[in-house]
Amino acid sequence: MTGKLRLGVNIDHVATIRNARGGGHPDPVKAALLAADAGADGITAHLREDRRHITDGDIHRLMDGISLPLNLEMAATPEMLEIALRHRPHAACIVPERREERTTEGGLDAAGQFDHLRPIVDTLTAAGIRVSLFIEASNRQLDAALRLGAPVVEFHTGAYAHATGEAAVAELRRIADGAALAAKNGIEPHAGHGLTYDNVGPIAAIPQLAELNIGHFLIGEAIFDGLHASIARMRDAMDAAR
Ligand SMILES: CC(=O)[C@@H](O)[C@H](O)COP(=O)(O)O
Ligand SMILES: NCC(=O)COP(=O)(O)O
Repeated sequence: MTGKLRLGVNIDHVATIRNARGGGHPDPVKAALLAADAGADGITAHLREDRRHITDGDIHRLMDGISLPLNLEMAATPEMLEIALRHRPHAACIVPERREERTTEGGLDAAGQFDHLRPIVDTLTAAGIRVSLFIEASNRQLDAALRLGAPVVEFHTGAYAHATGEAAVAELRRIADGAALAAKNGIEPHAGHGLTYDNVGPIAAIPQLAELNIGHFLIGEAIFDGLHASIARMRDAMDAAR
């Protein structure tokens, strides 16, 4: 795969801060508009079943108010499918979800949930929504993504982000091998979760990757440097690795 590595900015944690007080500030839509100005190529938002950060109203306002493509992260449930079909975002990334989890702890078991996922992927695709599956970079999950007809996979980089030394090298290799296999089979590989200025370089250097989705770290750094600066610095770190 060639071309620029796209940066999708995940704005969930702007909503986390807003929801801590229950009002309207800070507004994730304002963050999305600023992200576009700072060099983002897309906006990612995860409408969790428990609505702990992004809300239904946010999705509505994002669809109305931003010009960048929206990547809606969603669990594979009838409720989320109905919401995706109502709003028709550019892309829908199907993610695993557990209410008790602090964050998305691992990839979707696309192989194990094949029969459950198939009609959801088919319905989203028929509606013109680009389907992505948030999976671990493994042959088994990629094979399932291929059989499901998903045009995109996003590799969960959380294990890489938390690993050090040899373990980080092994995780990086796993993602690089997965990206090569995906591209060879006509699937566009993306990656994200837990990426920072310090660990993004080796991931951004994987030539087949077309997009990185990054959120928590950028919103955290915005406290110190501002959101425009944190996004622009991440953009630079990604470009420097290519
Ligand atoms: C699926 C995923 O990785 C993102 O949605 C991101 O991590 C959002 O934050 P939480 O997982 O903390 O809700
Ligand atoms: N899909 C990953 C994502 O959108 C951002 O994850 P994180 O940077 O918030 O960990």
